[in-house]
Amino acid sequence: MSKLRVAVLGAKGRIGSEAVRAVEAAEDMELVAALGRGDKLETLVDSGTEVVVELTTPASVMGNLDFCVRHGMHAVVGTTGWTDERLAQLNTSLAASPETGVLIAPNFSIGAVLTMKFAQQAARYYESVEVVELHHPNKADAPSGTATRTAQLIAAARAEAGCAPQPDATVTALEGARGADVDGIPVHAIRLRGLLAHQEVLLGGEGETLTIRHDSLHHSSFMPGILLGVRRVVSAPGLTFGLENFLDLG
Ligand SMILES: NC(=O)c1ccc[n+]([C@@H]2O[C@H](COP(=O)([O-])OP(=O)(O)OC[C@H]3O[C@@H](n4cnc5c(N)ncnc54)[C@H](O)[C@@H]3O)[C@@H](O)[C@H]2O)c1
Ligand SMILES: O=C(O)C1=N[C@H](C(=O)O)CCC1
Repeated sequence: MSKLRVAVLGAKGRIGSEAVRAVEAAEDMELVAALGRGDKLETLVDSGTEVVVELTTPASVMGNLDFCVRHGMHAVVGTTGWTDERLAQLNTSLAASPETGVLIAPNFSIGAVLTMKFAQQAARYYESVEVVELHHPNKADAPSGTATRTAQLIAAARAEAGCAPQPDATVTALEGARGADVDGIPVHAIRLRGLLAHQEVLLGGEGETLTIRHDSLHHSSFMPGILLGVRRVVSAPGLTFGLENFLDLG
């Protein structure tokens, strides 16, 4: 069987450099390009790239994906910064290239995907829910893409179940003290040397609390998800948001 021809964008970055090694080690893939900032995207065409793994920055991702989709290359995207406007723009590009698949995964680690699912399931049973994400201090964006997605899923589950607004008697607060508001769910971002990527979902009800916590201790935690995404995106035209769509989670 022929190997999938894979390129990595952001190949010198923290996760990109790990992805380069993972693709090189995968028996069913060939790393045909590893591009950093300033490298020419035409290299992707010249190298016959089939799937691009996009791990750059929110400022670069839209231009890179526009190029990939226009050239019929599938993409697996870990870069953060997704808004409804950006997703709409990407869907417009994809409509003009209907056989091309793009997977955007706020988090590639199985534990983070499960955390989101468990939080979604638990959300309706508790009066209070808050999300705390904790990352290395070199991270450019806050809150994390994972925390934003987690809060959105929690808010949607609570809305569907008809939950009342959360109790919160705060009258005066220093700006930021109650975190960012993502669809009504408070999200708190910690930046601390020594950490990589961590998240807690805190749920509280009468006389009890539930804490769902996940820790990514090394970038290797994201690699099985990236490789799965590469294998699956080639037969998933259009936009897929979330790795859970490629997992049989029940
Ligand atoms: N989805 C996930 O599971 C997951 C996991 C880790 C990180 N991330 C996200 O991935 C992104 C990268 O994270 P990081 O920690 O590796 O950051 P980083 O700053 O270490 O790496 C980003 C790299 O992209 C390069 N780059 C910027 N613009 C480029 C362009 N136009 N073309 C090619 N390369 C370009 C930069 O020079 C840098 O080397 C962030 O958005 C981060 O939140 C996602
Ligand atoms: O290290 C990062 O940056 C990470 N970014 C993603 C996010 O914002 O959720 C995934 C976790 C690591």
